[in-house]
Amino acid sequence: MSLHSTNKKIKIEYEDDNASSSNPDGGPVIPPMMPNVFEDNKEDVKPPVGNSSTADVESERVKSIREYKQRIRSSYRPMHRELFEMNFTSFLVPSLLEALNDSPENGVRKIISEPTPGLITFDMFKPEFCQMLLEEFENFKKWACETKTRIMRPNTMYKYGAVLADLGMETTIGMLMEDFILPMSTIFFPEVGGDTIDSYHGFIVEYGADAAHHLDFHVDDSEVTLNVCLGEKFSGGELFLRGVRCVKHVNVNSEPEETFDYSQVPGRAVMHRGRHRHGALSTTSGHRVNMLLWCKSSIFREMSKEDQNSPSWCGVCRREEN
Ligand SMILES: O=C(O)CCC(=O)C(=O)O
Ligand SMILES: [Fe+2]
Repeated sequence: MSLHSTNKKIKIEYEDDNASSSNPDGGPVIPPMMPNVFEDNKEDVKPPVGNSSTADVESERVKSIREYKQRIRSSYRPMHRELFEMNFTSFLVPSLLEALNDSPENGVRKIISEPTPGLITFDMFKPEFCQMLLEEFENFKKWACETKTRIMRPNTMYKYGAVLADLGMETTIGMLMEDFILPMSTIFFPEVGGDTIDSYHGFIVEYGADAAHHLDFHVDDSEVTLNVCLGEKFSGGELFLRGVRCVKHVNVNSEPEETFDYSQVPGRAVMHRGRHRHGALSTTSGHRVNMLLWCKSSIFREMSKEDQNSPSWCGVCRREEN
């Protein structure tokens, strides 16, 4: 596994969505994929009354995104500029760095655990880095409030949170994607395109205090998701997982062995397939903030359109095969 940045480019994606519902028991409740709009900008992207067209809506939306980014670039003053310049190796915990420097696959396998099939967990970020990112996020919200800027939310599931690229972190996260996430997803999730990740959508979410308390049952618009808890002090907020499903079986009930609740720990990461159905239980006290990377493979998506065979990674298809 290379720890040196390559010249490959993993694209940042801005426009994402997923499907959601609110049944943690895995019942037939996940609605079909919705088109993406940034929740907070719905007003900006409504078609004009009368002769509206999809192209008009699209161009309005592109315009409002451009203005938003322009405004950030011209007036947002970061609190921790080093966050945008640092090599990602300086914010990983020593155990992870040692594992990566060892023979990669063996090293990494020694430090991860898999508490339920398909959920990989490992210590990832140093406490100092978590603290810096939390402070930067607070600083960004404060700036948005003072300048009356409406923060573009990561996707339609969230009324809270922000996109990492908007905070100025695209270079740092780009390197992390190429030199760490891609190798990790190649080892653990090659069958869902983990070995051909070529774009990502990165964001911060928060719960408790003045934000939302839980996250509905859903699948991500990703092949592989990395979810790292940054802090702060909280109780509740477990990630509930209810089995991996292909499109056809997305609403098929989960079996007991597919039911797992994971307690989030600051600094610790989880990785799972995007189609591993999940949600977050209520953060019952305190404030929880997590960093998410939805990692995508355009090749895998193209190939999935043509190949409609039962994928081996879907819990229901696998059961039907046996
Ligand atoms: O709150 C969490 O930890 C889960 C977040 C999540 O599933 C998502 O953003 O896709
Ligand atoms: Fe998710």
